Amino acid sequence: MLARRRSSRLPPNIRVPRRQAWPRNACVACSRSPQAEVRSVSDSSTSVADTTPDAGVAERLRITEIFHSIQGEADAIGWRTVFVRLTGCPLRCVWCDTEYSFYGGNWRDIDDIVAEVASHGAKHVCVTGGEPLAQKRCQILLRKLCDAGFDVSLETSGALDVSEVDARVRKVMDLKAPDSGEARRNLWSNLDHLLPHDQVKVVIASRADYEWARDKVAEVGLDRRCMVLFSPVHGAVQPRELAEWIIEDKLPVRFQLQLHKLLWNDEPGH
Ligand SMILES: Nc1nc2[nH]cc(C(=O)O)c2c(=O)[nH]1
Ligand code: SF4
Ligand SMILES: [Mg+2]
Repeated sequence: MLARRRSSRLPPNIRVPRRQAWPRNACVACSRSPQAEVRSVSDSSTSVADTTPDAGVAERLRITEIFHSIQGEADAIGWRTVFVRLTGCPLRCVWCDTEYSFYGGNWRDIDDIVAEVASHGAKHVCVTGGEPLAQKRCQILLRKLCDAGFDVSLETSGALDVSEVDARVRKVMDLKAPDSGEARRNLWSNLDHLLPHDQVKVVIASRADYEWARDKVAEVGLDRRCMVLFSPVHGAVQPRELAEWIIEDKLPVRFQLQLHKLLWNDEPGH
């Protein structure tokens, strides 16, 4: 259907409010909170705004959801895990499966988040998004979760600097392949901050993505730094096809399927 011209049948003195148009890379986590001042943060690959609380105001984060499930990915797959999904992402991967985390969410005190996580009685916590590092205070949450004794992992896009992430956190860092539409955002200097317990994940949407990822692993010696995971995009690459490419090329990478999609068919909250 063709779009109707706005307000064509309204009297001239009545104005229809424009729908808010979000810039492609806008990030809701970056929008102003009532008690916070906005600070611009930029690095070589991206530019996002962050919020810094006024003195005396509790440290807060914008949160889309907290839920208790089974870890569906990476090294801790299968463990009962509490997920803390932070709101906002400055990227727009073509195949993103969590677009609902781009906007909305609620401001939550970091200490309340830690208490809610603890209430589930799970050892593992996964901080995800969105892009959790788009909110600078994510670093405080990660530190407090580690201090509280949790086994903490962080799902991050690889586009934002990970050098300040607490060394106790297991980083699960994406390397964006060309078909994601966001490969230019890969912050290659992040590779220097990977620890042996971290993981690099490449989500593969085509044979071209696969060859790109295979060549990158060899070029930068990725498998010597940490575990490398190759994961097919649901509906774009047959899992068996990707598995057979990996076998054929004898790659030093770990094939993975998202367990939670098999169990819960990608419903939010799982
Ligand atoms: N069960 C489950 N495991 C996950 N591992 C990483 C997830 C994510 O959304 O980052 C995720 C998720 O959303 N659900
Ligand atoms: S970085 Fe993650 S949350 Fe952001 S658009 Fe890409 S897949 Fe979605
Ligand atoms: Mg998910």
